[in-house]
Amino acid sequence: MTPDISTLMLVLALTTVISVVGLLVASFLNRQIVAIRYWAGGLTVFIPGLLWQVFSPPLPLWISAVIITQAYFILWWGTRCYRFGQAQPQFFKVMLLLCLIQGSAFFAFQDSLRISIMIHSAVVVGACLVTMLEAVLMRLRQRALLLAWVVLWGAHATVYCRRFLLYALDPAYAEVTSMHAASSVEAVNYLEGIAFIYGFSLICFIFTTLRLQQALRRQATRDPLTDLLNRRAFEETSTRLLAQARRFRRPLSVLLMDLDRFKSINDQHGHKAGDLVLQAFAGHLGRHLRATDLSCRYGGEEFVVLLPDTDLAQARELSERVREAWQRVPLDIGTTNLAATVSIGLASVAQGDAHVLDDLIERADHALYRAKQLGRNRSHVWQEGLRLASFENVV
Ligand SMILES: Nc1nc2c(ncn2[C@@H]2O[C@H](COP(=O)(O)OP(=O)(O)OP(=O)(O)O)[C@@H](O)[C@H]2O)c(=O)[nH]1
Repeated sequence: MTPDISTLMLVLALTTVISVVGLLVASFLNRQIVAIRYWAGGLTVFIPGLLWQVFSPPLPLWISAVIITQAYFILWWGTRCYRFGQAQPQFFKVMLLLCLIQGSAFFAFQDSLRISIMIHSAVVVGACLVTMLEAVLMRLRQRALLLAWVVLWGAHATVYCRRFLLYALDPAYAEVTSMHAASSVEAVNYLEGIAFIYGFSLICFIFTTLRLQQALRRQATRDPLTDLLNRRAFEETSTRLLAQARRFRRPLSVLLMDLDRFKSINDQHGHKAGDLVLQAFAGHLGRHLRATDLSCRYGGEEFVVLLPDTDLAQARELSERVREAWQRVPLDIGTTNLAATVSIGLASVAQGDAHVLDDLIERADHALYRAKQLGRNRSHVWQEGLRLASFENVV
């Protein structure tokens, strides 16, 4: 028994309305997630397209095809925004362009339902493939979610591919003049469409929750100004790395860095300029460190770097590279260009009985204090007692 096409169209439209309401509420509650706005918007655009189908004729069917294919475009664009984590430019331009191209094609072939359906099916298959590809390019760690997305869009593409082939090759569909006349193939499409809309909105909710979790984790572990680790996250990871270094007798060093005369930068150029300098220094660190090193904004203008598998000599070398290069980094603060310097204190686990992270950092702090005393813009290694050695003297 083949279900009545008009009933299926209405059920699909109602399913879409229910999903749209859910997604609109979710997008209102999670305004920072741009993608869900597009997903909600895309599904919303399906509704007039589907209703148009229900009430045509007398309405021309080709307009419904244009509306529905735009809805797929918006869903893809939402997925793209999700991949990049922000709104993507040129949305309306691309949409207008596609609208014109597809609209012209549908308009030109409006007298042949067969050709119109073939074009529509081919566009949907293309949309499914690019939307699937976006998720693959995201390199999601949640394999099950990726699989669910690929299966959902893959099934949708398969159904439309079958539709395309039937209309292209099967003589039974060559002369059809209404969807009701081809109800056996159209019924499958509508039934799958209902499952697709439910599945799609469910996965959108999961994607949104995942992004919110990631944002929360980031907020809990990162300094918002520099995006380096915050102190708590740094201490948690460093404590583990220090224990491993001791257990496997591996070298490990710590650099404590403090920007010189930072107060005067703030006083002369303003707090905003000071913030830019802090961000520039964080970027500078990122360019000099390995992926396995940990860097953290430890306090106001103080930074700490933990270097696993790095002995004192290598740490010295790196410290000097960072310090030397920093004084040459041009800091473009509004209308002025200024140069800043940094003082660095070093300590290493190889230097005796620093058993806990606090001990190591305290030693690096003593060395840093000495570097400041000796005139700033220099690196200093912690040594027992007063035997503090300056290995670089820079004016
Ligand atoms: N712009 C900005 N300034 C900050 C921030 N956190 C701390 N500061 C400022 O950093 C300055 C630190 O000044 P001091 O501790 O006197 O040190 P300094 O001027 O760098 O001098 P030395 O360390 O002795 O070379 C203070 O003026 C703080 O207000 C921040 O997030 N943004």
